[in-house]
Amino acid sequence: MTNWKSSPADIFAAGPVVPVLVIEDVEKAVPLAHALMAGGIKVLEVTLRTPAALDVIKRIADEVPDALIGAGTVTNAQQLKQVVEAGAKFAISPGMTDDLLKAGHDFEIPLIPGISSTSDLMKAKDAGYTYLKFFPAEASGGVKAIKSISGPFPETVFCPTGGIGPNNYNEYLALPNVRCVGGSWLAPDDAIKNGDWDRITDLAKEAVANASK
Ligand SMILES: O=C(O)C(=O)C[C@H](O)[C@H](O)COP(=O)(O)O
Repeated sequence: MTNWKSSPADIFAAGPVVPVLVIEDVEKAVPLAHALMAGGIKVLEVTLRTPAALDVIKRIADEVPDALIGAGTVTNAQQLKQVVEAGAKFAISPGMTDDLLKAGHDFEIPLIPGISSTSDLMKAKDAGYTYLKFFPAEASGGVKAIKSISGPFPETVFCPTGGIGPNNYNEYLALPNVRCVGGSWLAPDDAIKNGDWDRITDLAKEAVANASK
């Protein structure tokens, strides 16, 4: 059904914390990836929220081969094609459209669609997707919502993002249907801008060391 060369299960298993990255300056890409990896993080999500994002993905894919570099904020088929060409190893979306779900099967990297309702979950499931982002997690019912969803949909597993940080990430990781969590707290904007790589490594180390999964 899909042409995927790796499985979303492997990506989720390589968590448990995934930094959601907004990078304006391509020169920051490689040092940032190294800083996060020095803190024990393997999976990175570079959001397509900046004009530099595709170049950032390409840089990291070329120069940091051990990183599981993914593209975030992938909202349509054209962006999916672009991130595949840039070298992304997976694509993740804050939501989904019929078009994106269909295109997700045509490329060799896994697509992780985003949902925040059971109706979307059912659409994604019918299209063959059971590894999903849950976004915006805190605003959509958080831990309680994901716990309830596990009743009728036990086979679906999540990477929640949105409003997750050091004070609540373990509540999510404690759920059996949550494999990893994502968030921007691991790489704050000011630390990236100032090249404060030690601070980012420390945040990553702390998150990895204290993760309950
Ligand atoms: O850009 C995307 O593709 C998204 O899906 C959204 C991000 O995952 C969240 O914005 C991260 O949320 P915070 O950790 O609360 O900053």
